[in-house]
Amino acid sequence: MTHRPRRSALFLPASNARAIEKARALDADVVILDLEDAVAPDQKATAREAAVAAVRSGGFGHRELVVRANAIGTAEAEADLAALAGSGAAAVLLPKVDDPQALHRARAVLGKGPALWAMIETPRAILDLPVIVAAAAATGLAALIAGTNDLAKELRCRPFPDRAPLVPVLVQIVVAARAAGLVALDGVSNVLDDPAAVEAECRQGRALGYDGKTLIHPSQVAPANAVFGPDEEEVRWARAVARAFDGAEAEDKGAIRVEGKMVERLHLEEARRTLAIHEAVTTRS
Ligand SMILES: CC(C)(COP(=O)(O)OP(=O)(O)OC[C@H]1O[C@@H](n2cnc3c(N)ncnc32)[C@H](O)[C@@H]1OP(=O)(O)O)[C@@H](O)C(=O)NCCC(=O)NCCSC(=O)C[C@H](O)C(=O)O
Ligand SMILES: [Mg+2]
Repeated sequence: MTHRPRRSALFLPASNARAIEKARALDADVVILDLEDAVAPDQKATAREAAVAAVRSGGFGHRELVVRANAIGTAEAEADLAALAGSGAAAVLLPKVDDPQALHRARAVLGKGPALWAMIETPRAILDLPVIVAAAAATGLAALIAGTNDLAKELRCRPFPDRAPLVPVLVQIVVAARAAGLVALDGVSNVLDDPAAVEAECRQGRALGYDGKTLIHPSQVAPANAVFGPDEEEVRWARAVARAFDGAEAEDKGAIRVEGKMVERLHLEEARRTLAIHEAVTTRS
């Protein structure tokens, strides 16, 4: 299994040429060109053309390039998907996925093309998470993203700084992603000028089990990369665990002692994931 870093996934409107240019040099692991909510209704066709042109012209280096289409059932969806099918995007992000039919429809238009990522951002999607992720293998669904703005609106949550009202659904999204072996990305923070608040939200997302966070501004990339890590201590510990299991005395053991703690082979699996992500991040920069 490959472990690609997805600590930071930066959204930008595909209609914003300046932002696209900037994204080619930012330290985000994933760049998401948006055709949905960040694009004004009369700019949809222009944004679609700009997204396809940006994907084709490349220059994003190690960054995984994803395009968010308009939702299945909207006037723009089929044209978006048809344009993205052969574009070379790594994935198409489908917003407001309510049921597996949306994934099947998207796959039918995309053909063998890009992977599918899904935004989980409606109450119905939360209720139907098991059937949505059950369609992952058949539709090439590879990641779930929590759409926290839409969820807060639909659930009529109040905007608590600690996102307490959203935590139960954030947990359900991680559980569904993990059950199906999918990547899980946390929703955006709308806070633009308070890095400490963004960092706190990243810490919360990481504690809940998310692989990374979706972002809306370049200033949010560094906190997300730092929090979703791994940091020096995590790398040191992962190496210690891997070394301990490499030792001859661990060969016939499921559990061993490392630095005063019990460590099992499940921890070795986690250590290998940490080291793989660390290596991917350090070898490219
Ligand atoms: C939120 C913004 C509209 C703020 O714009 P602005 O005030 O113009 O930003 P700055 O002046 O601070 O910008 C400084 C420079 O950085 C560039 N920039 C800004 N944002 C981005 C970005 N996202 N990617 C790349 N570059 C960016 C500016 O061009 C400036 O560059 P320079 O000219 O060199 O100084 C704006 O940040 C923005 O549009 N953000 C993205 C919004 C978006 O994509 N929203 C959709 C996804 S979020 C969502 O839909 C949530 C989900 O569905 C849910 O339900 O939760
Ligand atoms: Mg949304």
